Amino acid sequence: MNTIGVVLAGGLSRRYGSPKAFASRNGKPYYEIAHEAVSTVSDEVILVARPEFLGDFNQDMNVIVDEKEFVGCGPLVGIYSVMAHFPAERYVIVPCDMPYINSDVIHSLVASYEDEDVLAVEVEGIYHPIVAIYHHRMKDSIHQALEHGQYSVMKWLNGVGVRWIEGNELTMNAQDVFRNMNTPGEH
Ligand SMILES: Nc1nc2c(ncn2[C@@H]2O[C@H](COP(=O)(O)OP(=O)(O)OP(=O)(O)O)[C@@H](O)[C@H]2O)c(=O)[nH]1
Repeated sequence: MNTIGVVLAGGLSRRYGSPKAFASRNGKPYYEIAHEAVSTVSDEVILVARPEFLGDFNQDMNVIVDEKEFVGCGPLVGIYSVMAHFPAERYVIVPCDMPYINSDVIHSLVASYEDEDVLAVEVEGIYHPIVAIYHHRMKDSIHQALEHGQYSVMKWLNGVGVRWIEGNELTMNAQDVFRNMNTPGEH
């Protein structure tokens, strides 16, 4: 099955105060941690970033920007932008602000995928709609949502076949592994 890894890094990081993709844990930038987590299950990994930071990423990586008409309108745009330019059967999505994410847990997620429209992670009632696998058949539905100014991933997911998988089934440390950083104080 043809699989593309997607690292979402096109947010504004307003709460964090500086671009989260370039924050680091043990000397490694968050975006590299995310890239590593998805790379072993993917034929190719694409980062979707803001235009002003394109030159700041590892130049060996494949970095694109959001579709022009929807730049910065949220994670759904990043996912759509990759689907539009890189055809594959499924897309393994991770955000760039989860510094404890790792390839073991992403392997378990991929092993649990059963051709759903979307398979996404939930940890004890906290939903992570962008730690997920999206099938390519969702492309047109996402595009329609964006055209209607419907940018909320959770709202869009209400209308499609999503299966939520409990993070504790994927790892013993789900609370840590799926923790995302919104402010610098959360480390
Ligand atoms: N490609 C793309 N990624 C996005 C966009 N908005 C958010 N993301 C990514 O989605 C993930 C979650 O983003 P949030 O933390 O909700 O938003 P943020 O803009 O980064 O941060 P705030 O400004 O504090 O809300 C991060 O990996 C972001 O980089 C967008 O418009 N385009």
